Amino acid sequence: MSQSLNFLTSSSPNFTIAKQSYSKNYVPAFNPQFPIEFVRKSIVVSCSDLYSSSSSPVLVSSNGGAAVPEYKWPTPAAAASADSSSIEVDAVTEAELKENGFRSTRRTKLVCTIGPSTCGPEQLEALAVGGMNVARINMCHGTREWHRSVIERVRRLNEEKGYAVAIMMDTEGSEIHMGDLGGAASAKAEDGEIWTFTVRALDSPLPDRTINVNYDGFAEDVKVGDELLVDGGMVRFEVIEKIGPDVNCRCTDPGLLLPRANLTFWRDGSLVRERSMLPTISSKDWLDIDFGIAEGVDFIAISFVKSAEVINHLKSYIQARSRDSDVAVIAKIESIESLKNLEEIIQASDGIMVARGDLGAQIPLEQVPSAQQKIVQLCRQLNKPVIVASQLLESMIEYPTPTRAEVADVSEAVRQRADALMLSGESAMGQFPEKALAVLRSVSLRIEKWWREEKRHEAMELPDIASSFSDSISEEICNSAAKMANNLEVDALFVYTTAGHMASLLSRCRPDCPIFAFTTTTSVRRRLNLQWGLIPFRLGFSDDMESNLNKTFSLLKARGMIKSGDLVIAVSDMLQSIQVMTVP
Ligand SMILES: Nc1ncnc2c1ncn2[C@@H]1O[C@H](COP(=O)(O)OP(=O)(O)O)[C@@H](O)[C@H]1O
Ligand SMILES: C=C(OP(=O)(O)O)C(=O)O
Ligand SMILES: [K+]
Ligand SMILES: [Mg+2]
Repeated sequence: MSQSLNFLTSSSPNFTIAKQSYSKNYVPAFNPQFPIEFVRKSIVVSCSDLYSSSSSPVLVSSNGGAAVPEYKWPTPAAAASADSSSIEVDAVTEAELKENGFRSTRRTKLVCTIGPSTCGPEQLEALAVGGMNVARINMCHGTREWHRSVIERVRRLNEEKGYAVAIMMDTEGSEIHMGDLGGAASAKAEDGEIWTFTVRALDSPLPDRTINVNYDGFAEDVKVGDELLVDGGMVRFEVIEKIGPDVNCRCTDPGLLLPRANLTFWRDGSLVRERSMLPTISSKDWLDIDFGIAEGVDFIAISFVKSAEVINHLKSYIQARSRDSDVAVIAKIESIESLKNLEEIIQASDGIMVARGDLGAQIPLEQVPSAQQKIVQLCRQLNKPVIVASQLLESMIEYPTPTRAEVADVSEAVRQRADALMLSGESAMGQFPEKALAVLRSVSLRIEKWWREEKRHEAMELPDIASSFSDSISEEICNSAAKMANNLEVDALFVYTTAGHMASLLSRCRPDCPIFAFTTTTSVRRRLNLQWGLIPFRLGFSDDMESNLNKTFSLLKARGMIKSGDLVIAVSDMLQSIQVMTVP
């Protein structure tokens, strides 16, 4: 037998990697003369030479005799900016690791919609301090100049304070919505009142009880007797007459009309979907997408996705427009069509948002929870990050404490192990954005800890998703590493990843310990910040794992984020290797 293991020997306070032949110098893991500490410290399995001659590989990280997949070195600009002697992490993560240890870090990521309540530099910083991982801007509202200033402020925060807050731009989509109420913050519709919904371009001030509608076909498409729902039913009207471009409606369920609120109309108990003829990405959306690419946003979320085709189309557009930057595409599941084509949409996208606001206006409300569960589960199986969005803490727009029901809803999304939770109005225009974020944070921490301690997480069947042999190796390594991490109760998983793929494969396993993801570029670091359990660091590293680990240990130890004796499993996507070790 000429199998060989890449073995770590503890020849010094540090360690060196020595290749030893399996047959000659193999040290059995359970040799009683061999202290378990050493075994823990020293299992390295790397792949290159094991596979070709092996009939019974032990712990294999193999490339099947093929060349190790080409390691794509960072572009010179990125490499130059990744100072080799430093590690980039924000002060909040650092303090969390120092004070509470690895285990208690939050695994569920938090997305905040930025609006008038949170667009100031101090407010944005308060959200970053409070745990915001992704800032979302909604192109439904505000001007491009406004959005640009928010992007600049977030970027400055990242540069000056070491945060990795990613930016998600959410497109408006071809939805039908009301105008902006001539500048009013809201308007009250009372029972029995007659309101006019019109497609005429009216200058403000609007006549009393008149609402603009953005969709030119509106007056043609609705019929007398249809039910008109504002924001999925927050206010309801019945269509009583049509006069040219004006549609007169009687209010049947009173409530508050908010600027640009979404409109749907229903006939004989079913949603009318004339607008399914509308394009998913409108001409305004394309301009916004150009804006997002030019501004270098990290994610573009597409509203009212119907099929995978539009996602593929957008992804090739992005690739053609921005050769070196990498904008990820998030598909929002908020229509009946998107539920029908769920799997192909998830496959095509880089991530998914369960957009419960509009979804709840398109399917019966009582079907939303099961749809959410199904989407979250499928996303994890297909290894795509998933965000649960809308109304998680809706009452906190006005009140400083959530309802019990809202806390239960947040808990359920955390229990389902969604990658991220999102605030909408709570952070965009609510009175208590920081408190709402604090509720998401504390509920996430509590539920994660509770389920970990009780070992209540059901094992999820994770199908093989690799499309090449090399991907299969990465997948097997990550599945094994996560399992080992749980069984050995290690303190952390370390992953050295260039494009982030190995990090996401580890995250997919939802291990008990946190995952420190080291990557060379700031853009990958920001993108990883959406994924469950990943603590992304920027670090310059090479394909020499020994020196990577030495460097990481000393940098993290110097800053008090790890300590001697901590047990770590490290994997890397350059070598496709896996190592178990105690921090020297
Ligand atoms: N950029 C913005 N400017 C002004 N108001 C905003 C902005 N972004 C969000 N909002 C407010 O926050 C509310 C909730 O945000 P969101 O859920 O993203 O939008 P929507 O309600 O249109 O789906 C919006 O209805 C709007 O009132
Ligand atoms: C997140 C959603 O989309 P938007 O806020 O853009 O309507 C939703 O509908 O839940
Ligand atoms: K939107
Ligand atoms: Mg929506």
